[in-house]
Amino acid sequence: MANFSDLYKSKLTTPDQAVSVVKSGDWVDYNSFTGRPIVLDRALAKRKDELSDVKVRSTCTMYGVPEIVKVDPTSQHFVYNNWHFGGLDRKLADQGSCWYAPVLYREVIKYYEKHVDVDVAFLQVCPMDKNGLFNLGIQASHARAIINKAKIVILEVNQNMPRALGGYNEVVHISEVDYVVEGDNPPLPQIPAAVPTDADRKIAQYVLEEIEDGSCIQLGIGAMPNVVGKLLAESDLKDLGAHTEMLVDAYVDMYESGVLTGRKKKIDQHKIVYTFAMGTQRLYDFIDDNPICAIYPVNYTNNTRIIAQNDKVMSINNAVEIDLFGQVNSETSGIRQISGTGGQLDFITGAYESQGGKSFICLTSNYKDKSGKAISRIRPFLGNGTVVTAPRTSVEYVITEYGKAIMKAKSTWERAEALIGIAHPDSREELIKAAEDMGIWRRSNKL
Ligand SMILES: CC(=O)SCCNC(=O)CCNC(=O)[C@H](O)C(C)(C)COP(=O)(O)OP(=O)(O)OC[C@H]1O[C@@H](n2cnc3c(N)ncnc32)[C@H](O)[C@@H]1OP(=O)(O)O
Ligand SMILES: CCCC(=O)O
Repeated sequence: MANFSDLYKSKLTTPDQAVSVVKSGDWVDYNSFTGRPIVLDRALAKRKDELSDVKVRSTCTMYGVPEIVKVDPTSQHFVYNNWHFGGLDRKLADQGSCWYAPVLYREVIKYYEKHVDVDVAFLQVCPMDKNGLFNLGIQASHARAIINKAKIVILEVNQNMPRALGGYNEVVHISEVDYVVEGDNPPLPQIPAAVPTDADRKIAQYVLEEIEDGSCIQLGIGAMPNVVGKLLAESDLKDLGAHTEMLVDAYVDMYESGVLTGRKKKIDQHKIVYTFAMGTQRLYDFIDDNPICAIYPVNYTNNTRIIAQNDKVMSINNAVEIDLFGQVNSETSGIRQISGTGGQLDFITGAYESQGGKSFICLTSNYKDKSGKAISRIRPFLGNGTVVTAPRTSVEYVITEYGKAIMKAKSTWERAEALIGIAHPDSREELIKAAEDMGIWRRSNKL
């Protein structure tokens, strides 16, 4: 067997040397989520005064504010773009240091193939193995597409990155890489599940009523889908499966309690399929070298035709608000980008196409703003500048702590009635009045 350590040594360099390849005007990709570079980012930031118009692109910033943003918050030298906003990104965008790039997540690999230039790629990865392979860690997502498109590929090794088994496209070979740097080995960011409220629990209970033995579960981003996962773990359901975009701690609960076996899956039987993971060390330890988990690129996990090959796919996602037409916004507050389209529409569509599948948009009836004022998440119509994440034609179940409403096959007045029926009781009268004004209320409506 070839010995790859000489090749490794020939490519091993310092972060300062490695980032010297970046030129003004370049597009630099930072890998997504926990794969974003740390020492390479720091070294690039040090070159601020000699560089201009360097565009950096990433997905959902973790490990704190990138150094290129810290040294250049007004984007005079580095322009920081993001395919998906987490809590940090929306704050950076508020201050003009980060720009959102809309993405239908299942398509992002095609964007790289067709529309995106990558001059230099920085990826945080696992150490090289005896076969000369670096595992890309817990974000297969579009990492391979970044590598394929990049003119120069630079890896930053982190000994704490879990080794995520595939699937496919979960590794890169030393021969495909230009430079390697050994990083600071930071521990991975810890994202514990949010503490559920009583309303979250009620919503989760409504979802649970719809789930049968053998269902295949997708949990979305945000607090509530995790609560559903916890309740599933405590249920007496049998032989659940997992095919999801994001892997979270709740899947470990389900696996360890024995409810999740993957035995009834039609594809990837017995495997927990995902494209990126975010959670606590318990999740990262579970994934590490565990053949039960299979990481795939996002154009596999989020491909609606792949999703639909499993039966009884249950897609459980959160939203910011919904209007009386059934249009769902899960990513903005007016013109403020909070999150992203991500894979929500992919799973809503794939679940509906799955035999026996269902998709659930779950949201509390009210949102409390910073002053503590309750604002209904069920609104007459979406406000100016608000983005539609899931069009009304795609939405199936909508669940609040006041019940369930089905949107599919319903006319406008039926939708209005069903949604007002699960709105907070304090908002119902106002919503009925609005529905009347909008011409989507009938005298015979039952509320
Ligand atoms: C991942 C998969 O497997 S696939 C599909 C999943 N992906 C998606 O669904 C993408 C879009 N969805 C999401 O990103 C999330 O589900 C969200 C944003 C809807 C909810 O996520 P959570 O983390 O529970 O949201 P949270 O309640 O913390 O609110 C996030 C921000 O939005 C703000 N916000 C939430 N609701 C509203 C509202 N109705 N009006 C105004 N602002 C609001 C909050 O104040 C907070 O902003 P802040 O950090 O500045 O205080
Ligand atoms: C990057 C996509 C994350 C999500 O789907 O929410």
